[in-house]
Amino acid sequence: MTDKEMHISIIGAGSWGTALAAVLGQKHQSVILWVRSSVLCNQIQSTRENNNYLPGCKLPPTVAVTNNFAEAASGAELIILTTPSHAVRQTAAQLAPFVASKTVIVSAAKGLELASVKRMSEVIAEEIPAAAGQIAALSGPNHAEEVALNQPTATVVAAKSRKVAEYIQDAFMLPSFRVYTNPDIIGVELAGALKNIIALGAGIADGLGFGDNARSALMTRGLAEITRLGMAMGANPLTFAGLAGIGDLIATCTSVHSRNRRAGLQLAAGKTVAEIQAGTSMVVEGIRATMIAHQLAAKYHVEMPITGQIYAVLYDGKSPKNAVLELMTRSRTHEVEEVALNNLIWN
Ligand SMILES: NC(=O)c1ccc[n+]([C@@H]2O[C@H](COP(=O)([O-])OP(=O)(O)OC[C@H]3O[C@@H](n4cnc5c(N)ncnc54)[C@H](O)[C@@H]3O)[C@@H](O)[C@H]2O)c1
Ligand SMILES: O=P(O)(O)OC[C@H](O)CO
Repeated sequence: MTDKEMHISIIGAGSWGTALAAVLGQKHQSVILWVRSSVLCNQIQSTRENNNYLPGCKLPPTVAVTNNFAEAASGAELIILTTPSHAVRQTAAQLAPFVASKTVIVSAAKGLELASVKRMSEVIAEEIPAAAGQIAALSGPNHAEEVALNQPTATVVAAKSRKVAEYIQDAFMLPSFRVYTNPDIIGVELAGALKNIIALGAGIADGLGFGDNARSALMTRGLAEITRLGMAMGANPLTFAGLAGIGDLIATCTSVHSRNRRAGLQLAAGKTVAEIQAGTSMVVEGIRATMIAHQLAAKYHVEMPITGQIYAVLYDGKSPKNAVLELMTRSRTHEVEEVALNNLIWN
């Protein structure tokens, strides 16, 4: 089957699903976008634009739009799940009866499941057993707003099977969208989910009026602690030095597009989690990710001081200023973790 004949289904029409539909519709002749709300579905069908989540992005004629799971998934060789992480299990379960056994599934959500603390590929494998060996994760510094404008973007697709990863790489590659492969699906999924916590912190730092020094320190030490958790959970630390790790951390912690960073700005201004969530229909994945990472840090005995302070701001009413003070006045420590010291020896 050639690229042009591939049937691609995108499940979820938030900003990310809509941007991916617009991009993949430039390369493929048969792309279908599933929209949860029938009202939004009708609106996109008539205007060819998703005014709720990605206004200004016209969908090419190769993209069909539906509200029906059977129509979306039947005959699809490649299914991309783009709902927020909290909706992936339920959506995958509804989709499962229509997924053929050879279908490849890409998880594009950046989050973990709160109830089970599982990664999205694990959740999908449980709900769609027919696809268990053919599930991949897509992650990287990929703001939908820029992808939709065909601005140069790089990303990573991770799967245990090289064949599956390269199949997806070929399906997505475009002059404006460059895809790398990585066998470390644990690392890619964890990096994508955990960087959102640090982006909340970057927003808090910016909102408190701190400068480049503070943001850089937060990002660097944030990367150290999410890498530490990733390693404890079986990830390759080099993945955290790649696009899904530091790449996405830079994009999310510095961008005007980031909802997580924006939520951090609001926290610094004194808003509560409930007020932030009530003020947007968009997903702020870092809010749940912080709770999950807090649990994982305890489970794996991993020190995560930044995550701990952001948890306290989000869920215990701690003031962002006190959180910063506590981070800055922690007992002294080394920069390089013992586990990574290898042959470095003190004089
Ligand atoms: N927006 C980006 O730039 C971007 C880039 C890469 C990855 N992601 C990831 O993609 C995922 C989706 O984010 P987004 O930005 O497209 O979302 P969004 O904030 O633009 O829109 C929210 C979407 O979630 C849907 N939704 C909410 N509750 C739902 C439920 N219970 N069942 C099904 N759908 C539900 C809404 O209908 C809407 O389509 C997130 O995990 C996000 O981290 C986003
Ligand atoms: O808007 P955010 O903070 O959810 O970030 C979106 C993407 O993860 C950026 O790669």
